[in-house]
Amino acid sequence: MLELGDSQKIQSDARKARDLALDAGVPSVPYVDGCLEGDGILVDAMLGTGLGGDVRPVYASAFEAVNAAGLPVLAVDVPSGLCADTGRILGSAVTADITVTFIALKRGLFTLDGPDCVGELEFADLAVPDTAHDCVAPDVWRLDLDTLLAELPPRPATAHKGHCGSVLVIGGDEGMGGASLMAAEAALRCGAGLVRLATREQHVAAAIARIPEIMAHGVAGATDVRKLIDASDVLVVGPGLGQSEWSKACLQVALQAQKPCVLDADALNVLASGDVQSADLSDSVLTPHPGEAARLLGCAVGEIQTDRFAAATALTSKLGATVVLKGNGTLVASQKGIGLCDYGNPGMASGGMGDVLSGVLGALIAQGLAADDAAPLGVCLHSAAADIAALDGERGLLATDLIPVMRELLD
Ligand SMILES: NC(=O)C1=CN([C@@H]2O[C@H](COP(=O)(O)OP(=O)(O)OC[C@H]3O[C@@H](n4cnc5c(N)ncnc54)[C@H](OP(=O)(O)O)[C@@H]3O)[C@@H](O)[C@H]2O)[C@@H](O)CC1
Ligand SMILES: Nc1ncnc2c1ncn2[C@@H]1O[C@H](COP(=O)(O)OP(=O)(O)O)[C@@H](O)[C@H]1O
Repeated sequence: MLELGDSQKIQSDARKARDLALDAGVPSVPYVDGCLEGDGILVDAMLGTGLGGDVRPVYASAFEAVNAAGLPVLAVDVPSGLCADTGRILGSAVTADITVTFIALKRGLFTLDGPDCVGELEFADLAVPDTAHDCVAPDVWRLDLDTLLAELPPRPATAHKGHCGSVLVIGGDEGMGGASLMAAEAALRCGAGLVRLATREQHVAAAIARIPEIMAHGVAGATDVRKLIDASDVLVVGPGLGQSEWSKACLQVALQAQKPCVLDADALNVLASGDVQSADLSDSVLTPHPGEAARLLGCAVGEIQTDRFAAATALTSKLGATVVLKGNGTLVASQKGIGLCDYGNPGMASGGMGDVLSGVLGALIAQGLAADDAAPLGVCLHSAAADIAALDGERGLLATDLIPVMRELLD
């Protein structure tokens, strides 16, 4: 046992554990620089859930030594330096190969920096009886794809396209026609009965050439879009929408329609700018990445990432919508609480991934799911598909690679 810091200051359970180790004959020596040379495994039991504020330099240098030792590292409960509540590294943290967490899963293990520090996660209940959990309600739910998929009703044999809902994707300003097309393709492949696309005229021919099942319309402004909105059940607004006068006119008419919306990308940026009048969004899903979330809350990206759970809650309260705060450990916040998706991988860090997600969500709402049910299912479906598609490699994963996998998972 290598002791770091002042052993006289160790209290409560940590003191008991130390005393047990000493009573069992475990030799104890002070931690000094260079003492980690040798074989074996390192067990990181330095700091835990009580950590508040950035770690002190003496700890930070020990963490760096642990990470540089080239030995397998097992962290107990939480890797030292990781905030168990937010998933943020508090200045410096241990990068474990395995983390054994005790009694309950901590939400910070699953989002932001958490997965990089945790390595393989094991759970040990320490034989705490279930009744002990009855008086502590979880504040975040870990989302499970199979459970969520079971909530999607099977199609009756008599189904026709009118039963499966119609989606209108609005987006694709100059230079970004691909974004709206990917959203439309994902909506169709995830089961929407009909998909229309309202985009710039110059993208129409390419859209029809790629997917003739999509009804692609070139729209000059609000009047053209309104006709398409009237014929649709769900609106997906934002992929490649841009922030031009055309973009603002399209978004404004969509918001006025009071239909369930999925608002993504530039729809969120325009909404944040205050250049359009907002509407009742209680049946809608907003899908900001941290940059868009920062614009919506009028703060810096760093503030969003400092506490993603608080940011997701603030967004859903401010906007009155179901909110998907994207990124590693995506959060889904609604009046039902916060769901956490721990599927997904860094291969998803490529342009178009969010555009595809918006189409998936549109399709699920079109098929009858409420916004706050569609969002957790859509997020898990999208990220689980990315994990399967990444079995061929994370680098070079394309957003459209997810589409056939999602179709298989849905059926
Ligand atoms: N084929 C096409 O047509 C495509 C078209 N597309 C369309 O392009 C339009 C612009 O959308 P966009 O998301 O690229 O720009 P934007 O909102 O300025 O975001 C960047 C800012 O956000 C931040 N940030 C982002 N992610 C973060 C994270 N995980 N974690 C933390 N921060 C994160 C990032 O911060 P940074 O880290 O760089 O400081 C930066 O500030 C949009 O309409 C979209 O549909 C694209 O979809 C691509 C394919
Ligand atoms: N490192 C990562 N781990 C897990 N999911 C990720 C990671 N990077 C990106 N994603 C996911 O990929 C998608 C990216 O969306 P977004 O940033 O809006 O992309 P785009 O604007 O290019 O369509 C989101 O669903 C996000 O959660």
